[in-house]
Amino acid sequence: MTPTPRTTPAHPHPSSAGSGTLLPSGARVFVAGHRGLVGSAVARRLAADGYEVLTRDRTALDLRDADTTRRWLRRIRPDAVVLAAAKVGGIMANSTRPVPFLEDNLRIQLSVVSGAHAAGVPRLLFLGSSCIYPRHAPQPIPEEALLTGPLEPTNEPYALAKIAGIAQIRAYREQYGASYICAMPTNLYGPGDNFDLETSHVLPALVRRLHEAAREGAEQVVLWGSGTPRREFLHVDDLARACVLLLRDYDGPMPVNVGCGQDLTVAELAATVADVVGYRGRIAWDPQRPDGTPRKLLDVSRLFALGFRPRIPLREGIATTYAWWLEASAQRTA
Ligand SMILES: NC(=O)C1=CN([C@@H]2O[C@H](COP(=O)(O)OP(=O)(O)OC[C@H]3O[C@@H](n4cnc5c(N)ncnc54)[C@H](OP(=O)(O)O)[C@@H]3O)[C@@H](O)[C@H]2O)C=CC1
Ligand SMILES: C[C@H]1O[C@H](OP(=O)(O)OP(=O)(O)OC[C@H]2O[C@@H](n3cnc4c(=O)[nH]c(N)nc43)[C@H](O)[C@@H]2O)[C@@H](O)[C@@H](O)C1=O
Repeated sequence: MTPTPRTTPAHPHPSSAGSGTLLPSGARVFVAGHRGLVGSAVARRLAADGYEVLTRDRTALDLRDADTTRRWLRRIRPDAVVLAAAKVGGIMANSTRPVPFLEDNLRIQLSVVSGAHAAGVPRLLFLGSSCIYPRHAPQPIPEEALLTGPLEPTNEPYALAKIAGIAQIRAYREQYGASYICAMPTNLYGPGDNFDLETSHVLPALVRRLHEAAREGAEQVVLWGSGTPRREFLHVDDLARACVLLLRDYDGPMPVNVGCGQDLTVAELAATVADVVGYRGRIAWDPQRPDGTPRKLLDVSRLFALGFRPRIPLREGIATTYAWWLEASAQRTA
């Protein structure tokens, strides 16, 4: 397991960092959403790179509450904020229960970004998602495709909230000259992912379904949709490296896509997962379940020009995520 991040309770701000880089060494960074897939990985990466990670549990700080969030940020006055707190879910959760995907995300973004500005936080990274791009965007999808066509209906409320977040960041840059930036990650996975079959994304769902099918000796497992949609998957530890790179080196108005530059069909993903978990039965498809967007491959030229390269190949990442989930499940039932 990767080491637990060093965390610090609220305390007065010692000084502004003020070296030549956009995220000076040892800077104090508030990671919003530190218990989630992305937030926990970013917190681990920052701590490993010598930054001081500040966190606050949701029970003590509901980020939808703008007053409390502003007070908290004024109290701790971090050097930077990573906004990785959000209402997140897979295709079924998004399409059947869209309200919190729109409302919670709008409220969290309003609270955290305006609160950070009010507290004089000089640097902020907002995490969007590749679903902000039009359903029929050119592939691979360049950042310039934003707002050039209709969205994918299965996650339109979530995507609109994220697009509002991008507009908010741009507005703070334009009106106040804030060094606030946006990253648009592709589909992510890794340790800490959500394995709940109704609310999760496809990769953890397939790990769990095919593991259970293998354990039960099932002859067939039925997965959602047609298996033909194409998706790009990035390990969350690679995403975390990209986030730290952007915080250190990037200060532009364009969102930056974060992906690995390669995609595969859901059927190909299922075959890889089946191989990892040892499932040898048949895989069937349920056309009553939605496919979602036909293809979502990000153009990662902008990020790669900054020097980023992913390090964790998909099969290896699936194997380590599977091992993490088996261990976490065993601990829960012990
Ligand atoms: N997962 C993916 O495939 C992708 C994710 N992203 C983006 O990355 C970001 C993080 O996603 P991910 O880590 O997967 O999501 P998770 O669901 O794993 O984590 C979300 C985090 O947000 C916290 N949170 C949610 N609502 C509140 C609230 N009202 N107050 C305080 N904290 C709250 C949760 O707290 P708690 O744990 O206490 O519930 C949790 O720690 C999101 O912005 C998402 O859009 C982008 C592309 C793909
Ligand atoms: C990251 C991104 O994630 C979401 O978009 P999505 O990529 O379409 O979501 P997904 O990972 O849940 O599904 C990908 C594909 O996989 C198929 N599929 C097969 N079998 C299972 C299955 O068992 N579970 C799930 N969830 N999907 C399955 C499924 O039918 C679909 O074709 C957005 O809502 C939004 O939140 C967002 O930004």
